[in-house]
Amino acid sequence: MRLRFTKMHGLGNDFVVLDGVGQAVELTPAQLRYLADRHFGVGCDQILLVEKAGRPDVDFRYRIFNADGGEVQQCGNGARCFVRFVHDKGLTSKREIRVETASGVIVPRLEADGQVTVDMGPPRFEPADIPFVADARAVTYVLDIGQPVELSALSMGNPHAVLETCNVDTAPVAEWGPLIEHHVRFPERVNVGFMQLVHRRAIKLRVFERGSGETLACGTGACAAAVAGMQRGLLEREVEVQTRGGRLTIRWDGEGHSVFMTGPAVTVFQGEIDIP
Ligand SMILES: N[C@@H](CCC[C@H](N)C(=O)O)C(=O)O
Repeated sequence: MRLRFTKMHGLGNDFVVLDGVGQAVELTPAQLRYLADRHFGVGCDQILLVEKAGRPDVDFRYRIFNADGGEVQQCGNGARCFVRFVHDKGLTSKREIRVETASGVIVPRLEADGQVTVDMGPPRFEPADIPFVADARAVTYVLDIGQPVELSALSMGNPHAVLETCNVDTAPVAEWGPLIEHHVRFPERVNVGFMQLVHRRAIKLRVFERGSGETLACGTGACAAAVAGMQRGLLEREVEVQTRGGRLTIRWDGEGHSVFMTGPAVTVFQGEIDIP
């Protein structure tokens, strides 16, 4: 099967984006892993598949697959690239787009300066909604990974654990990331964020992503870390999140409100690939 693709990134979190409107795309997990492979395929953290809307109240549907071939519910940097992609391909001229994802409708908007703001919907904290095994909802939990670690647990449509660290550069991302990702108390696994407080309006963040490993940036991870910091009383309502790939602005007005994420989306190149 030969497929046209576009390589994109949001702050270095990179994507192979497939137009499922203009071409038929049906890929097995092994074929998705091949596409994502940095040596044998194109190489990316996630694959995004843009499809026609499946219902009348949305403009498109988009699906997200991690580098390990697993389909997931949400992707913040991907949502910004999705908007850039449908505009560049002439699939829509709307600046504000309603898009169906596996975890509900999100509403990204292309700004005049080329940045994209995404209404990511409200965060969810009930353990069953994350999902996370706990007796009751709490601001932080203690998880045993051979030693006790304190973390926030929440859903941005996908599951996130957020730990506070005094220095992201020396945080044990590669060691603790997989232990927490696969911990029995996260039955669908989890994305693991390591957040360093810079001041009340800025944090530094590294994220070990479920199904992809550490990425240069994670949009939903940035939303989750900002919300966790606000819930802990450490942050104001709007914060700058400094990732290894660049900066995002996150705004959240509190429980029941949507999280808004603003940042760039970049097209790198386009091509065709034969998939065995
Ligand atoms: N990079 C993404 C998140 C992609 C999905 C995640 N790895 C998961 O498994 O939930 C982002 O920018 O949010």
